[in-house]
Amino acid sequence: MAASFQISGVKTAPSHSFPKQTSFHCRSAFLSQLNFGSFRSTDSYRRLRHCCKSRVFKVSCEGGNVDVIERNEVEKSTLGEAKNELTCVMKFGGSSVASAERIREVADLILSFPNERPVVVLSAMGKTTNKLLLAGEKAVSCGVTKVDTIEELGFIKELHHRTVDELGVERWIVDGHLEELEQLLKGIAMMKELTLRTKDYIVSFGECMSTRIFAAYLDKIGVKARQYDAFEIGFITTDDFTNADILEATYTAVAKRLNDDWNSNPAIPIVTGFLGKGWRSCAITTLGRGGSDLTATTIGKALGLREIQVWKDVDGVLTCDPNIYSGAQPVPYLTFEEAAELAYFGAQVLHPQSMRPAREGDIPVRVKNSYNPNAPGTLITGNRDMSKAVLTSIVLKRNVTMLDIVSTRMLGQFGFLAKVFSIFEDLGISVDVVATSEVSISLTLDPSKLWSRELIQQELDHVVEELEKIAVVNLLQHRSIISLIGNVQRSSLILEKAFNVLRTNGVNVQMISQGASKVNISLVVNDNEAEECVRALHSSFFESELPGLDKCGSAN
Ligand SMILES: Nc1ncnc2c1ncn2[C@@H]1O[C@H](COP(=O)(O)OP(=O)(O)O)[C@@H](O)[C@H]1O
Ligand SMILES: N[C@@H](CC(=O)OP(=O)(O)O)C(=O)O
Repeated sequence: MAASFQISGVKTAPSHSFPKQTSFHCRSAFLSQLNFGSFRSTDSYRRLRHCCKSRVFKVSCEGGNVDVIERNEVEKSTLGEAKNELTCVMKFGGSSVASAERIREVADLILSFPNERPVVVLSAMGKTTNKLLLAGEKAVSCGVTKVDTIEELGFIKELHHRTVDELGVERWIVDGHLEELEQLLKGIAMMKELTLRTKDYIVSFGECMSTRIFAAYLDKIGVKARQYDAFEIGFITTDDFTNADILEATYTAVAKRLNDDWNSNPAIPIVTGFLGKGWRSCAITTLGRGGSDLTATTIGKALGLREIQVWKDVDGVLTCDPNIYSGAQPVPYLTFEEAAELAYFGAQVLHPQSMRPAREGDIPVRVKNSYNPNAPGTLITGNRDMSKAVLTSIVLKRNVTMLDIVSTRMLGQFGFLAKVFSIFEDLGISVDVVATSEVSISLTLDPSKLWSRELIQQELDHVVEELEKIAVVNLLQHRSIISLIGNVQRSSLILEKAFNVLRTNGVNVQMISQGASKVNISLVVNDNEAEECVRALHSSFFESELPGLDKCGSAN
């Protein structure tokens, strides 16, 4: 039964906040929190729209007025109950929780948003994951009696003990894990073997400890928190150790567990990033380096939250890697597609798969700087105004292998292409950039997913051996892919400028691909020329006012 009514005290929002006339349905939880006076930005409007997915209330905005005009058969009492729903994900990477001081600052930062009820996702402290992997590698050859002398083990113990001491929480919070870690390293020393499965088990200690410390600290300062190991609450993955994919069942399982716990006894959930549980093996898996971003977006989609925040040590996604050029500037807006390409083609700032759940759930992702929370950061959404956009960011992927494959004409044209790609499929090797002619294919292979260098060489030898049955193969190593992320609708302008820069710098482009992507043009150059190219391109696209472009790489 629909009934019309108005909420008392509704303030008139400025008309630019809303389209002239629109109406949509809004769920009770959100309605109960409506603060109409605050809808001053398109961002608030987006939030409102996002919360309108489950059809309970109909809200009408006309000429800037916001009226609730229809009410379905929902008990008033549910408004109060739902008020406490979780609102967003806040993910903090290793750089944000590297020390006791940082952990305190992150806790303060979370509490500085009193209207948020976040799910917090944490990575391991600082460089703990790298240290754990090194410790594992050393254990293989050091002998059981020498395990306690492994430098990285000492470092990890010292870091975690110092952190709990400085935060004033009990040492037992981490002692069990530190003891188990040492036992595990002894086991590796005994077996003289470090499998991918064991690597995942070793690195899991990092996130398991950082989340326990953080939850204990929140409890200590009087904020109710509950620690979760992702592999215990429904993060189900493939059994591809070190690079597992999240399976669909995860979404409902994680939503149920977090919502049930929250509804029965609210406490801020503190979840381990990066980790999952293999669906067949039931062993701990990891989602690939930097995988906590993916944990965060998976939770965001599972719970249908308003926003996913990933807090880093930079002011958002930048125009290029700041380690290559320190003058890189923050990019204010990106689409999911741009962010995914950027991550896939090597920008370390986001995990390559992390945009998928956010895009599927249409949940905005905000990249922020935990060292500089006032900086606006980068907002990643489904769409943005591309009318002025030309170039958004320049990304470099180093140490890429390129293959030139020329048909020996044993197969027809179709048979040739099909055969070449079936070889890659059979060997499970992913191809990045491709350019083809009738009888030849140039392509690049991405070795970064493999953790062991020896394996890469072995696999390459195997690929070449198979391809040589049907083609002449030229293997070119030490190449880099420079990806120009932006508005490919303006490819002529981008290419004209890019080739101008490259010619001036005497660089020969060995392959170019615009491909199906609407946002990426890839150029392959030699590794040793690549960084200089990125700096020169950055200067040309983002720092000089050339005809057709303003300073930010936008068309004028
Ligand atoms: N285009 C880029 N924009 C921002 N940061 C980038 C970019 N390319 C590389 N980076 C690097 O990514 C780092 C942030 O990612 P990451 O180390 O995974 O953060 P965290 O561990 O905090 O999650 C930055 O410190 C920066 O050095
Ligand atoms: N600790 C893991 C997972 C992760 O996401 O880390 P970070 O958020 O610091 O990139 C890694 O180092 O890969």
